[in-house]
Amino acid sequence: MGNEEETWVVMKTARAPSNIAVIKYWGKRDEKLILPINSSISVTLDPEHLSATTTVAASPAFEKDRLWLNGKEVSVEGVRYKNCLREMRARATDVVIESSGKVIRKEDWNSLHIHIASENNFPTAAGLASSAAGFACLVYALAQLMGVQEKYEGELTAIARLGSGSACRSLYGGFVEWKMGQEIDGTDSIAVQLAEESHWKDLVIIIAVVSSRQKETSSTSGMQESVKTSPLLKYRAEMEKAIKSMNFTEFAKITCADSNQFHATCLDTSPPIFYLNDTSRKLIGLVERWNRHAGEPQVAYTFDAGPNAVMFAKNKEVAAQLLQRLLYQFPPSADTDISRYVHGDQSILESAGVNSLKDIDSLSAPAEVAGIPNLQRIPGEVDYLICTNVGKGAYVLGEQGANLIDPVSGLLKK
Ligand SMILES: Nc1ncnc2c1ncn2[C@@H]1O[C@H](COP(=O)(O)OP(=O)(O)OP(=O)(O)O)[C@@H](O)[C@H]1O
Ligand SMILES: C[C@@](O)(CCOP(=O)(O)OP(=O)(O)O)CC(=O)O
Repeated sequence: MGNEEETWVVMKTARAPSNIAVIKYWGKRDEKLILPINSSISVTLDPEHLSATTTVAASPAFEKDRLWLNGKEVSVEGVRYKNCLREMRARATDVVIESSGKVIRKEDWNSLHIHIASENNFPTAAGLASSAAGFACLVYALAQLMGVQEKYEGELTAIARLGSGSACRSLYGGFVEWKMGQEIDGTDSIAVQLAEESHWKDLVIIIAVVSSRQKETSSTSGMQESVKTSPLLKYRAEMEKAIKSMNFTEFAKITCADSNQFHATCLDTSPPIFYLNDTSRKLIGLVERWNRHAGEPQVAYTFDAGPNAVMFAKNKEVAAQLLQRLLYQFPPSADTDISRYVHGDQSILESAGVNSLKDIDSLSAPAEVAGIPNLQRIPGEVDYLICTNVGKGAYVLGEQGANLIDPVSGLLKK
């Protein structure tokens, strides 16, 4: 640290959710500005279960920008971090430090270095949109620290987009559209909220984490390789209607079709990209069989750039039935405690009437699998399940204890 007056550290902490696309973004028309070839729609996941928490700090004593991700220092030299930091510095305003009354001037932000510490409460780079939560959170936290006010609605989403395309949808809660926009500079390629998180309260989300290992093909390179035309475009308007009218049947049909078309596009890429694996396909089979047997969709599934299934149940009752089916077909390995197998909202587990591994053993086969020969039930095939809900957008964490950076050293808190 420098002399007396130069010892201050100012910081803010924010949390931002992950999101899951129900109309996928896949392909860019501008790689640098991250402008998509089609608009996309997503559901925001409950930050309680899937979010990034980020502290950003500034001090005249900091010698360079630094980033700690999940406890380890990583490079902040990447162009995506640099672009977000540059755009936020350009919009910084005069900020008064509450405790001392000291004013950080607008122009001071250009020379002040930033320390960033972030943690995800779910696996990083496993196809659960950690980059979306991470960049949305970084931009939101910097806006708080630097006193950035949006000049037009969605301006911050356009900056988060520079970090990772799907990140622009993670600033808002509920149901969100990323409008592809037309402008060359990307100013109209922003996210807008279609409906708040309270709009469709019945929906329950269960995620089957099939593998939390890092994936082989990143979304960025995967979509570069994919075909440049999108047959998915026509679904957008119908999806918006289904969400606004809470029409689960339509929502489910479009969600599953969009996911399947996205993975068909991946397979149609040369060389083909495989994100789904055998377990993913079994999960699709489980849902399709049940929906067919019930005569109308009970559950919808979607898969991003990885093998994990994100399933939407039309209400809590159906979610409990889905959980029973998942536990029946994908039991945990013998040594796994139920609380380590089912994460998130425990009330679904209670509704399913499952309290122990013994309860799983006594689950009977659902009617729709009767007569299916060789239905494999391999313990441990699914890593774990996350029960969650439609969630709210980014927010500030007010309590000092939430800060991930030490206020004295300005480094990652031990
Ligand atoms: N909390 C975070 N703060 C800042 N950056 C993050 C954070 N979490 C993830 N990232 C960045 O995102 C990268 C992971 O992105 P990647 O697209 O590979 O995986 P993913 O987002 O989990 O999956 P997908 O986008 O396909 O659903 C990390 O290597 C890191 O650079
Ligand atoms: C399959 C997807 O999850 C792809 C997400 O891609 P990213 O937003 O991770 O890609 P970059 O913009 O290159 O960072 C679909 C979606 O979220 O819409």
